[in-house]
Amino acid sequence: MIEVHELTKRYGDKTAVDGLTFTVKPGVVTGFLGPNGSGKSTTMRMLLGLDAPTSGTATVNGRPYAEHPDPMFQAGALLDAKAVHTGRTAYHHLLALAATTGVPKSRVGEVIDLVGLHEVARKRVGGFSLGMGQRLGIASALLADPEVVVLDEPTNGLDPEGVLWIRNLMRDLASRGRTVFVSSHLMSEMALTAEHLIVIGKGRLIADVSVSGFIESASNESIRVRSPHANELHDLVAGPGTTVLSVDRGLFEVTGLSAEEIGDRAAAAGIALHELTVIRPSLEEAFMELTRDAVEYQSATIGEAR
Ligand SMILES: Nc1ncnc2c1ncn2[C@@H]1O[C@H](COP(=O)(O)OP(=O)(O)OP(=O)(O)O)[C@@H](O)[C@H]1O
Repeated sequence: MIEVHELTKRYGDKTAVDGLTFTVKPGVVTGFLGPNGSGKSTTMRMLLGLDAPTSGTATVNGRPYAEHPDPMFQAGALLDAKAVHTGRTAYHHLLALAATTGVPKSRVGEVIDLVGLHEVARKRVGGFSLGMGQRLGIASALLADPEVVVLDEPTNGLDPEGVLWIRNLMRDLASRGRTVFVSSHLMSEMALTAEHLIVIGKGRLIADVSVSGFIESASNESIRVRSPHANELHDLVAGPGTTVLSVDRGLFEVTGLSAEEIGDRAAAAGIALHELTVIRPSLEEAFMELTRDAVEYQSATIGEAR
């Protein structure tokens, strides 16, 4: 279990994390979502005792991470996959880590198999691809079989097979009762992996919501309807509770009525329809909408498109 309470981090006059409060529960994958620079990595670093909060608290299984006598058994993390001694082999890297943290030697072989690195375990890490480095980072995080697993953008730069592998691994860990907290800036990826979402922007909490709840609230659909009888069609669909946006001659986007209702009304009035399309925003669009005001460096095109 991860508990973050009123967590704040300032660097000079820059507030990277601003009064964050949330809980990450065991047994589910929780996605930590936010645009670039929103404070995800800073929050994760404070959670793991790598950065000191300006104020507030972040605890792992009831205590600050660094105050646990056996921190590696409490939480494992992948924060920066490149932060590995490049001269060692993968096997020796994990062996050294096991020796300094009290993990039995036998576990090294287990995690190497778990992350699929057995064929390259005796090769020097310096020659590893990004994907192999990610796998080694995850092997290090899981070495002590910790209760809590924290992964910062673990799918960054991976090929589709690697992405699928990490997704399945996270789900498997959660199904075995682990607390899995994973950051991403891609809503579409989190929709496939996570059950719960903590969304932040500019260091502040924007949403603490189940993925299904987010998808439901995001599916604010509109109906695109086209007819050669534009005026009659407009009169048919306009009314209290509906919004009718004229897109082009004879083409409208209607919200507040279903496609069935519009089709039935047109049929009853004898009006031909040449198009009747349900338009749903993609999850990525819904996420962008949610975090729109919290994006640090907004491009002009996004601003203009709205
Ligand atoms: N050591 C530091 N000194 C000064 N500013 C920092 C420091 N670390 C982070 N920041 C700033 O704090 C803000 C949050 O950064 P952070 O890396 O936590 O965001 P993030 O959500 O992880 O972003 P990304 O997805 O780009 O990794 C950014 O504006 C960043 O520039």
